[in-house]
Amino acid sequence: MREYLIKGIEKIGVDISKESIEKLLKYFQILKEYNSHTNLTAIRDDKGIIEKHFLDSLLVQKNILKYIKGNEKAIDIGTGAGFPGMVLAIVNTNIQFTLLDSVGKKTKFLEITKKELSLENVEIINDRAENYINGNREKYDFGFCRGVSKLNVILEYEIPFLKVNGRFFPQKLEYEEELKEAENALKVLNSEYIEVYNEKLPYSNDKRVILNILKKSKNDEKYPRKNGRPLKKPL
Ligand SMILES: C[S@@+](CC[C@H](N)C(=O)[O-])C[C@H]1O[C@@H](n2cnc3c(N)ncnc32)[C@H](O)[C@@H]1O
Repeated sequence: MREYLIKGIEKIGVDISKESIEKLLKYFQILKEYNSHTNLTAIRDDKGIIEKHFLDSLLVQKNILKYIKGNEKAIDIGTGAGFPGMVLAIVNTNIQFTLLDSVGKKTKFLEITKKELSLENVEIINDRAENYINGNREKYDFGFCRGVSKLNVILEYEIPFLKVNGRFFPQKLEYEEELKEAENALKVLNSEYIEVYNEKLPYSNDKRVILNILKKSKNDEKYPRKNGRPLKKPL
């Protein structure tokens, strides 16, 4: 899988150090082994895991590079088995990452991976976004989120964690409809849609999009609402 990953990285056109590539490959091995006894991802074939998880996360890397100065704080909400957050943490050792997920078996796997790879820039939190916000409001420069829910829901999870002028980069398969539905959420959360990055996975050419959303001013502390409200009754 080494060649498949390296070729994919070349096709995307993103610069990844040799050391990070070794860590990505080790992460891939740990994930495969763990997934053989504990269900973390439905994608089980090697090439599928590399392309749909690892390379997909690196599409984000390509598009956020221009915003990285070093020493930023980033949060990935609903990170699951670590996508995109763990991949981004491996390739950006100068950014402090919080990987958040409400499911204990996923955060346990992430703890093992963090230890095996000696990742000092990663903290793993087993909690829901609606609870973890206490004490962590407006602390992060970058927010990430893939596959958790529709845009109007994840905006409410993510934006309150961001500093003013922080950016949220959600990944989607398509976005027009969701963006329209999220008009009110953007307004209520004092945020603005800036642009979209239209990407393709490097081997299958499947379409992927990454949105760039800017937080413009502070949020009312009532967001995110508790008791599953963001999902049950989106803004
Ligand atoms: C479909 S998985 C996606 C995982 C990963 N981001 C990926 O793309 O492979 C969604 C994850 O979001 C987590 N999740 C959903 N709502 C959440 C919330 N409010 N707070 C924290 N985690 C949440 C779930 O536990 C699950 O692991």
